Amino acid sequence: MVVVSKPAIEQFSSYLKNNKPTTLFTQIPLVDLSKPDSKHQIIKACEEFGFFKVINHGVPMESISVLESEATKFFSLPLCEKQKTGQTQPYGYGHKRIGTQGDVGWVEYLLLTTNQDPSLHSFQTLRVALNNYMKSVKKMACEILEMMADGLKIQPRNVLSKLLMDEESDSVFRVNHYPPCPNVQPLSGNGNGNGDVIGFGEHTDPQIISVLRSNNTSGLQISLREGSWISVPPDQTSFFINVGDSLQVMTNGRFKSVKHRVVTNSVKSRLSMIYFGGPPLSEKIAPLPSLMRGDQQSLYKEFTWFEYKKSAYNSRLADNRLIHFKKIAAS
Ligand SMILES: C=C1C[C@]23C[C@@]1(O)CC[C@H]2[C@@]12CC[C@H](O)[C@@](C)(C(=O)O1)[C@H]2[C@@H]3C(=O)O
Ligand SMILES: O=C(O)CCC(=O)C(=O)O
Ligand SMILES: [Fe+2]
Repeated sequence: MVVVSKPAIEQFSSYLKNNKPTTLFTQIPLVDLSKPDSKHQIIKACEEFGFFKVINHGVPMESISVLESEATKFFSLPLCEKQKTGQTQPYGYGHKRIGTQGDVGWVEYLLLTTNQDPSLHSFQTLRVALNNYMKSVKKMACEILEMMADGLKIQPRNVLSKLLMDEESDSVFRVNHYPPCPNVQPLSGNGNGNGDVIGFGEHTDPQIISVLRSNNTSGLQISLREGSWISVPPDQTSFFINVGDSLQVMTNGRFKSVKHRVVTNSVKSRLSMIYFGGPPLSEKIAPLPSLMRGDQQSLYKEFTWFEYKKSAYNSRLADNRLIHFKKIAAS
C-alpha cells in the first residue's frame, strides 16, 4: 500500500489552490517553421497564448553555442571587469536592479542596442559572437513576422518585418544570467507566493516580438489568460517567441502580449539570450489598416514607439503599460 504523508497531501492541495487545473495539462504551442501550415499555427498561438516554441528555425547551432560559451565566460569575470562594458544606463552590464523604477531580481545581465555598434571594447570575442547570433535571430524573427502577415492575410507580407529591417529599428538584445539561488525563503517582497525566488518579475515586453533562447535550466513561466502560471520546459535547441505590446496594438488586440516571469533554480544557473525586435522611434504604433474590417475602430489612442517606450521605461515591471494608451470605451 502507498502511504501518502499528510505534508505531501497538504502540499498538493496548496499546489492546486495556487495553480488552477489547466496548468497541469496545458501544452506550449509548438511550431515547426519548415511545415507549410506553420503560418496558421503561428496565428492560433498568438491569439491563444501570445507565445510559442519554434523548431527548424535555421539558426546555426554553432553561433548559439559560441555565444553561450562567451557569455558564460563574461559572467564568470570579477564584478569590476564586467562593469567595464562601457555603456550608459540602461545599457551595459547590470545586476539585481532591473530598470530604474525599483524592480529587483536574482539576475545579472548585459543589455545592448542592436543598431549601433555595441561598445564592448574590451570583449572582442563576445562582441563577434553577439553580432553573428543577432544576425541569424533577426532573420528568423523577420521570417516569423512575414508568416504572421501571410496568416493574417495582409499585404505586403513585409508590413511587420520591415520595421525590424529598418536601419533605425530600435531593437535591443539582452543576455540574462541567473546564478543558482540557494535561498529557500523568498527575499523580502521578492517571491511569487509559491516559495520561489523571482529572477525576473512578471511583465510583458513592450516591443513587437521577442525571441528567447536559454540553456537547459528551467525557470521561465508564462501566464495564461485566466491568470494561472505555467512553467515552460527548457529546450536549448529551440526558440521561444513572445508577442510584445506593440504587436498587440498593431493587431488591434487580436494577438495578446504574453505576461511572463523567471523563477530561480536552487542548483543550476540559467543563461538566456533575448532579441527584442522594435520599430524605429518615430514609427506610429497603430492597428494595421489592412486588418481593420468595415467600421472597426482602433482600441488604442495614437502614439509613436518613442512615446510608448518612454512611458514603458518609466513604469514598474509588473505594470499594465498599455492601459494608458487604451481608448475609453463609450458606454
Ligand atoms: C522595469 C523596467 C525594465 C524594462 C523597463 C521597465 O521600466 C519596464 C519594461 C522593462 C523591459 C522588459 C523587456 C526587456 O527586458 C526590456 C529591456 C524592455 O525593453 O522593457 C526591459 C526594460 C529594462 O530592463 O530596462
Ligand atoms: O531570462 C529570461 O528567460 C526571460 C527574461 C525576460 O523576460 C526579459 O529579459 O524581458
Ligand atoms: Fe521579457
